[in-house]
Amino acid sequence: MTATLIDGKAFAARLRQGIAGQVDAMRARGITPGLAVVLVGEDPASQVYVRAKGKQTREVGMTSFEHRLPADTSERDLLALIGRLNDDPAVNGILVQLPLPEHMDEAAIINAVDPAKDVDGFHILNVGLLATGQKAMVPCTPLGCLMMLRDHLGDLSGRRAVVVGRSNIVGKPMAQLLLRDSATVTIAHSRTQDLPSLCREADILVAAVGRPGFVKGDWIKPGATVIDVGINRTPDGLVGDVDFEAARAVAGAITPVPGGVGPMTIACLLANTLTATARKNDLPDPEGLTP
Ligand SMILES: NC(=O)C1=CN([C@@H]2O[C@H](COP(=O)(O)OP(=O)(O)OC[C@H]3O[C@@H](n4cnc5c(N)ncnc54)[C@H](OP(=O)(O)O)[C@@H]3O)[C@@H](O)[C@H]2O)C=CC1
Ligand SMILES: Nc1nc(=O)c2c([nH]1)NC[C@@H]1CN(c3ccc(C(=O)N[C@@H](CCC(=O)O)C(=O)O)cc3)C=[N+]21
Ligand SMILES: [Mg+2]
Repeated sequence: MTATLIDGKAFAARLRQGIAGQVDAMRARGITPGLAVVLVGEDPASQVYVRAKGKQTREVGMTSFEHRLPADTSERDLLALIGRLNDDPAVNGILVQLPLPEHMDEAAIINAVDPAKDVDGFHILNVGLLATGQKAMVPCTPLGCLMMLRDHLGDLSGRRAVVVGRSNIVGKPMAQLLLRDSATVTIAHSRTQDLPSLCREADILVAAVGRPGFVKGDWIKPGATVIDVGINRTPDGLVGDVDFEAARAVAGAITPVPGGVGPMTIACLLANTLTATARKNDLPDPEGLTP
């Protein structure tokens, strides 16, 4: 038996279609959602993402604002731009592309974004709201993973989940979302002992490590659902954090790289922009786009 492929690319396309319909309905009432993306520096991978985000923002009928700043921009100038975007009524969502250049205080920048416009869900207020089960802006990558898991598995309650990676942008919020859905969650990291045995207990295995093919086929419980968040550029092309060919022979279902989590991340960014716009205008949260 080989694993079912969870087609994130197709899932994301359906999600965007639903979002486009809701944007049309908002525009009929005179509201056009706007997303501002800020890119500091010339990192080639970041430029690819920012271009894809701008294109898809326009395709669903939202306004895209793009700000490209040189790598040597001062923190003060970046904070001033964020201040202007916070005050701009045409901007409903703000994303500052990470990583930022070395000389910037990443936390200070993230926490300068108006939490109501923080479509990345990285602001400490949103982190705290998520952790305490209150209405938050939820980080896009974990939100996309959750949508695929629910779609494939239905109810997640009582399932054993292992999240490999504890970053603020993927691992930790992923664990929070799984916990909210009543999974039994373990977070693993570089100091975890006997990671292969731990992974073998997982009904749901999420890999967010940043090392090509790190999770081996024999770490996977037969029939498990495997979500591969990793994006690694290698001489053989773009690969995930899971040894895909070995894993698909054991797993019940798996997300491919490319075409899995990545496209869902961008679709969820648009979903969060729609949610932020709805909340700003005292409209109910859009159906199916919040956890
Ligand atoms: N598809 C998408 O939309 C997105 C993909 N990504 C990709 O996901 C991956 C992870 O991203 P991100 O969370 O930002 O990465 P970070 O580098 O911030 O975090 C990596 C995590 O992996 C852990 N780790 C590293 N080595 C090991 C090891 N040998 N054993 C166990 N754990 C280990 C680290 O542990 P420790 O904390 O102990 O150092 C850390 O918690 C990357 O490939 C990134 O490109 C990221 C965001 C979005
Ligand atoms: N503030 C901020 N928010 C982010 O959400 C954010 C960020 N900074 N910095 C970088 C990471 C990474 N990330 C990806 C988004 C889409 C794909 C994606 O669409 N990937 C395609 C392949 C595209 C390619 O060729 O690279 C796929 O997996 O099929 C990948 C990675 C968002 N991130
Ligand atoms: Mg990181």
